[in-house]
Amino acid sequence: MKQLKDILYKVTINAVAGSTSIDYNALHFDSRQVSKGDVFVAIKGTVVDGHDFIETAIENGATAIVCESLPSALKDSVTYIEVESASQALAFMAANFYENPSENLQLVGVTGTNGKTTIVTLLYQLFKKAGYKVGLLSTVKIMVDNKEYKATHTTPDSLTINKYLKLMNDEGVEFCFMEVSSHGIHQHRTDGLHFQGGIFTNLSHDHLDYHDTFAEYRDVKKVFFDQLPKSAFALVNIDDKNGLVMLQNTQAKKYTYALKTYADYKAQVLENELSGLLLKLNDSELWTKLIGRFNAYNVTAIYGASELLGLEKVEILRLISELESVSGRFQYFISEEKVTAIIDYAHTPDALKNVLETINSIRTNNEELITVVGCGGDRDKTKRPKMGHIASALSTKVIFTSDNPRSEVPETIIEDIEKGVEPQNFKKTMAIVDRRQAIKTACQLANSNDIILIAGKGHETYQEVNGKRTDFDDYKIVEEFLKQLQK
Ligand SMILES: CC(=O)N[C@H]1[C@@H](OP(=O)(O)OP(=O)(O)OC[C@H]2O[C@@H](n3ccc(=O)[nH]c3=O)[C@H](O)[C@@H]2O)O[C@H](CO)[C@@H](O)[C@@H]1O[C@H](C)C(=O)N[C@@H](C)C(=O)N[C@H](CCC(=O)O)C(=O)O
Ligand SMILES: Nc1ncnc2c1ncn2[C@@H]1O[C@H](COP(=O)(O)OP(=O)(O)OP(=O)(O)O)[C@@H](O)[C@H]1O
Ligand SMILES: N[C@H](CCC[C@H](N)C(=O)O)C(=O)O
Ligand SMILES: [Mg+2]
Repeated sequence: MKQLKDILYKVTINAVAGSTSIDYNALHFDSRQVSKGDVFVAIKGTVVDGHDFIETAIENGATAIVCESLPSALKDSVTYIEVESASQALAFMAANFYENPSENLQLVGVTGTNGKTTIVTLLYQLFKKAGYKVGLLSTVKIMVDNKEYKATHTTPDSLTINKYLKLMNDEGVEFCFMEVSSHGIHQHRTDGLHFQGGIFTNLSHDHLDYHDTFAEYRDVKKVFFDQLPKSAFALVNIDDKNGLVMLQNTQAKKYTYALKTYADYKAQVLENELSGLLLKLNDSELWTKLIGRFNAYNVTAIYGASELLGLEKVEILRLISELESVSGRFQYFISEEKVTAIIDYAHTPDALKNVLETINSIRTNNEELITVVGCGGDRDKTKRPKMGHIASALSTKVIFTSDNPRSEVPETIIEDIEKGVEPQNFKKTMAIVDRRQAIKTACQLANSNDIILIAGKGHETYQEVNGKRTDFDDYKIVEEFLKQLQK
């Protein structure tokens, strides 16, 4: 068994009390999981401070403590290690503990406000189709080649990431695609990982509850690129004004993609239909089942990354045309009454705007576009009026409803959303707190050829109210009501 000193490799240590030449069992950052002989890493969180649980961890059997400030009274039987950053230390220790699994596969991280899940899932699909064993760490699920695991975060904690990467090593996985969220970067969840590539999608309003300013949110994303090694590639969307910012200080090889400006990977939308997109990508034409201009960006990023990872151009084009849409991302069906229902995970102002603009560019304008949308509780409040404005300006009818109110009062969230509705659009809107009722009403209002957009929850199969999750699936519910109303 490895000793404590072995997993401290690369950790910036300020002080040590006790011996690091000791055996240990497991590594934990939650005192409640600690048992005899474990190492406890005390992390300052957003709610509590892990340092307050050092005593409990020792009572539970911890024989080593990693922390940012040593407790005033030290126990002889325990080794204390004072580090600069406990969450960063945890990331390096987790990587060492699992024997640096990221070095044994080609790991690509995707960051940006929107498009991460779409890109990593499609890259996973594409490399599977190309015959490789592939891993995926995403908001929707974790895949160790064909084996599926439940995802709890977009970017899990560093112990969890390394645990799955190790499983991928054991399974012979050659490529892994992972989402890198701004929370993940800020909390050092991805430190200590060896990336072969990084992709930047775009930056727009989100998480301004967690990051104080937009500039801070941007700079956190940039840290991911600053940390990429020379051997990696950095592929960024330069139609986004922050694309070049990401490249400013990176050592990685720099590549760009765009629809509007000259770039290494340049696409042009030739056709944009409900059945898919026809693109000109560099010199080739390419058909994809993915819908909407924003997906032209995603496809271009996928094309670029696949080429940078060594696949042949012709093969990439063929495989892209076979890709299926990602669960809850512009997923749609047409009922027997010819009502189109679209389920989309748009939960930011920019995503909602893109999806509505896409629908408006496809529809003939004789139909109604009925949008059902809400905003999450305990999340960025400033995006609520913006989403209210966008939904009401770009739809013909809007039903504001609940989307995971969490600990907040649902009516208050809806009031925040309504603050963004301009007077001329108010008549188009109504509020129905119960999401199921809201979807039902949308179905009752819809006539043949009308379009219903249900935004915000995408693949989610629950509604979270006061910390309790109950089953809820937008797709199934709208399908059920449209069938019922047909009879
Ligand atoms: C705001 C946030 O990101 N919180 C994450 C953070 O928790 P925290 O800072 O609140 O932790 P805390 O409760 O203050 O506890 C601090 C430390 O004390 C420890 N503790 C606590 C209690 C105790 O009895 N003993 C003990 O040791 C905790 O284990 C922790 O290490 O660290 C935890 C462990 O890694 C995460 O599970 C938790 O994610 C929460 C559940 C969460 O909702 N996160 C969301 C916002 C999130 O991370 N989202 C991003 C992406 C979103 C996007 O892209 O749109 C994601 O990557 O999923
Ligand atoms: N490249 C893109 N640009 C803008 N909007 C996009 C793009 N790709 C997808 N979207 C929109 O954003 C929504 C979320 O997409 P996706 O799940 O891929 O993003 P994400 O970055 O993984 O989000 P999260 O931060 O929740 O993990 C989609 O349902 C779609 O409405
Ligand atoms: N990763 C995002 C997802 C938001 C999805 C939306 N349905 C909500 O619950 O707010 C978050 O945790 O902020
Ligand atoms: Mg995601």
